[in-house]
Amino acid sequence: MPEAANTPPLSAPVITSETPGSFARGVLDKRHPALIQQVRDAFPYGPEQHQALDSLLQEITGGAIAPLPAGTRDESAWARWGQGYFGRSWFEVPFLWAESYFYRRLLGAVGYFERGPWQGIDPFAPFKRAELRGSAVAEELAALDEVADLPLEGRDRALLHGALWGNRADLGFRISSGEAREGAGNLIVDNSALLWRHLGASPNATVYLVADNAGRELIPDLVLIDHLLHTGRASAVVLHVKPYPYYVSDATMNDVIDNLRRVAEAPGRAGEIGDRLWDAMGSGRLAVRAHSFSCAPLPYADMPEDLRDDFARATLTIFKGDLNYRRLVGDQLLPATASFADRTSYFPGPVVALRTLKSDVIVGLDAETLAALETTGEAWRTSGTHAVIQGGL
Ligand SMILES: O=P(O)(O)OC[C@H]1O[C@](O)(CO)[C@@H](O)[C@@H]1O
Repeated sequence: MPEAANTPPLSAPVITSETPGSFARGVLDKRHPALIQQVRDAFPYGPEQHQALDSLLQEITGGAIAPLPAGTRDESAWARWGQGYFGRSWFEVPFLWAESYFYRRLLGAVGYFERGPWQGIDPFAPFKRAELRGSAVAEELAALDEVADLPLEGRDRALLHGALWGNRADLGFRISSGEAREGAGNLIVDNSALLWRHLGASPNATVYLVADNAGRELIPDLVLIDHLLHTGRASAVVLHVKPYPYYVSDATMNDVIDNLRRVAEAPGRAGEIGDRLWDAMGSGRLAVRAHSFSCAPLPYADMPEDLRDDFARATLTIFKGDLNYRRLVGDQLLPATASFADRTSYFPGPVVALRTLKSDVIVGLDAETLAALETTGEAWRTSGTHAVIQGGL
């Protein structure tokens, strides 16, 4: 098994999809082919795109990993990141790398990067759009009227939890689970008191939020951002999104615009929040970045200098979601009781992860919690029913 590169002290095997029946294997041999079909069905693609999708499907289910075509804009970056992987089976290379490269190749197959009519057409847009127009978003926006009447502590909790559990609703997850699970969920680590204390003790805080999914996750993220700005907990917020469509529903700048517009056009408190956020973008108190590393198949321990310098300016960085968590602590078979603070000690500032568990990686559990979870017999690591608010503060 490959060893982790620049990751912090504790070394552990990097996750691959080699083991039949493993979670990672299921993503590669079931979820990815199903996604190709969904994308194919969602657009009136021409023969060129259909052929490219056919050969991608063939490659991921039995072929060897091919490099990007010569002359592609990011060919050299992927040649570097994929050194030693091309020509091998998709299952035996790191899971994180294989998933990221799959999304890059899927976009390539539908002509997203090439000059032509399909350039810049987000293959996941129909799914994102449907979610944005759906009744769940409308209900969640309407519920903000009630949240507004809560005392500050209640609003803090409601809006932080809204952003946390919004992560459960991602569209990629629904490809294999049928539907994102609803319900109360289990918060197995809750460092939220530390988060609020840290912000309370930091005047003129600049909060960074590294976004995950658009729609039912990004909307509560935006609402939380407004709450931080409106209550003075933050004087500025920087929102990191993906430079191109990724992991199905990950938020891009187009999604920020669509989601913000959706909030601003809603009646009641939601509309007020949307207007304030719109103004915050205009005044620069809310800035958006789309760094290329956000779609890199690497852990944050390997982030480039300019991104490290950017995060170093944050009073607090909030990482959303499962994939960001994997990249933050390392996509490795780590002991669940390993320290979150140690695993994130390389990060140039205080971090908090808001994540529902949708893959095998987890650290920072106490032995008792872990033992109790293991006795349930549930797939608690991957079902999206459990969550953490975990801080390296
Ligand atoms: O949207 P999130 O929370 O990052 O979850 C995406 C997750 O979906 C998967 O792609 C498959 O479960 C995981 O590998 C990934 O961590």
